[in-house]
Amino acid sequence: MEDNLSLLKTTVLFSVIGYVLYRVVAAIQNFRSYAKLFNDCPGETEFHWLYGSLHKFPGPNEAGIKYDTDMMVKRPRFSRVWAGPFVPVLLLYHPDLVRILLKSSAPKPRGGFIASVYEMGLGWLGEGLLISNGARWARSRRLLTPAFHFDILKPYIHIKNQAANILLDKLQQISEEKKSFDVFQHVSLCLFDILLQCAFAHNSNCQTSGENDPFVQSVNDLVAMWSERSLKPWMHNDFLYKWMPHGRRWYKICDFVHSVSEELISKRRKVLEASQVDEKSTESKNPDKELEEPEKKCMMSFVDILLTAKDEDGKGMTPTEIRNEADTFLFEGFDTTTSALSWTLYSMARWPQHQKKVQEEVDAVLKGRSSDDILWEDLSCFPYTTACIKEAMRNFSTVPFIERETKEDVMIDGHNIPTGTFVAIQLWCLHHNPQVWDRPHDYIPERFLGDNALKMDPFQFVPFSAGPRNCIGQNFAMHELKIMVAKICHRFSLSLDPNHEVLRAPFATFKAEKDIKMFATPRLH
Ligand code: HEM
Repeated sequence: MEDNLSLLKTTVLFSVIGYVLYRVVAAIQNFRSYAKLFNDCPGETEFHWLYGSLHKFPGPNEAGIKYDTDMMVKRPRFSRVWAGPFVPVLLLYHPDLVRILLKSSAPKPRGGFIASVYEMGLGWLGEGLLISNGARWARSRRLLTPAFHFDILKPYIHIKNQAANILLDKLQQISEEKKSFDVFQHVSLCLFDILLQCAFAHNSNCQTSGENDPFVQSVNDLVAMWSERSLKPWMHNDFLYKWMPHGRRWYKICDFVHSVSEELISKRRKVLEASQVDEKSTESKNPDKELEEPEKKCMMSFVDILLTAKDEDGKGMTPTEIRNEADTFLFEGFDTTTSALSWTLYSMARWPQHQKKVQEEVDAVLKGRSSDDILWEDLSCFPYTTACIKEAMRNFSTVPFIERETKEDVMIDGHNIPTGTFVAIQLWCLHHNPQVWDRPHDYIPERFLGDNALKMDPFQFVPFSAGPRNCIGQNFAMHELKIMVAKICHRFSLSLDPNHEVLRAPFATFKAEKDIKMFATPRLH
């Protein structure tokens, strides 16, 4: 009896060991054919057992730009790298391939073996439009689209002009002191000021209170910490990150920023409720009142739209959904536009021949006016200025890369790439690909004018991405950029501070390592 029992135990033990061995060998074989599939793709040949090819990337600095450029010049369509020992990543550089991913509904990578850059923002932005996928994203996109309709954007033009005027006054004062100014620093405060007014109808005066404003400071800290974390693989796992000093600080700042957003949203909710009560009482006294005050009704903040949005079933957004979208609006709308505007101003100062043409264009539009405020109708009268902005957004690609995950098997230049593969669309490389652009490293705004622009492949220049997940705020951003560039170049001539070296730093948005410094000299009109 005992013999039988021990025979049974031994048989079970060997079966279990045999099964485990079988699974291990099968997994190794599977991984080898998976690895072969990716190793057959053009890409990095050096492989480190722990880092894969990650250790070869010098970082978001000038050396990193050179590394990316060399990779792209060697393989102008796409490259494969290994993010650690097990995760292959495809880097796309060519419009033909970028088109495949952007036109599809390939989601943002979530829940994979390595954390995507989007997931690292979850603690702050939650399941807002930028990070969410699938049905949740589609519902938010549907509800938010009306917030970017021209009727809503049009009244914002006053806010943008006013905020620009404060910046102009500050530059005037600095110029009288014969000093240069820090471009990113001043521009970001101005654009933050605009966003707080457009998003929350909140006048923060942050341009005068400066970076000491705790909300501004916290949002800046979150942006910097997010970038820093994305570069440190040991911080990627969220469970471990929460216990690290960096992670504890991140979540503490998120709590603070959430509390400020919630307070601003709740104030707005009260104002809306009060105005509805008001409207009802005045309507009963004067039924035509609504027709008398169209402008007042038009000026809606982004949060107002969120608070009143309803889907087909008449269901509105929850308080957390509203906060996530408002925070997303703030983050997406301020960091990106700060980069685009700062590099456009840099381009104006660095290549004065183009600055001169912008000044001539703006002078002609504003000729004979008592104010240099830009009107809604003016926005279509700045083709050269717009070309300069676009060329700056190409040459200093505002968002240097975006990430996707293949949702189904996809053919990339004859390689059958399986579902679930991590793909980085390298916008900076796409915008500098010598197979696509003539003199890619030169600043030539004329590329975006007339026939040159018409000949472009629609996926060759995609600073706002393209396809179903393109930037919902692109018109808002372009209006803001045109107003700011037109007003600054109308009032001042810009020149770089010769004592300051400008070093490019392509983080999640394109930055300058130690800011950009320039002089603003008042023009005589
Ligand atoms: C120059 C300024 C801007 C640039 C270059 C820019 C660029 C982009 C890019 C490349 C994406 C795609 C991101 C991805 O696929 O991961 C995106 C998405 C998005 N952007 Fe912008 N953006 C700018 C301004 C704005 C502004 C002003 C807002 C809002 C006020 C905004 C809101 C958003 C949102 C909510 C998304 C997510 C859209 C979705 O997935 O449906 N952006 N933007």
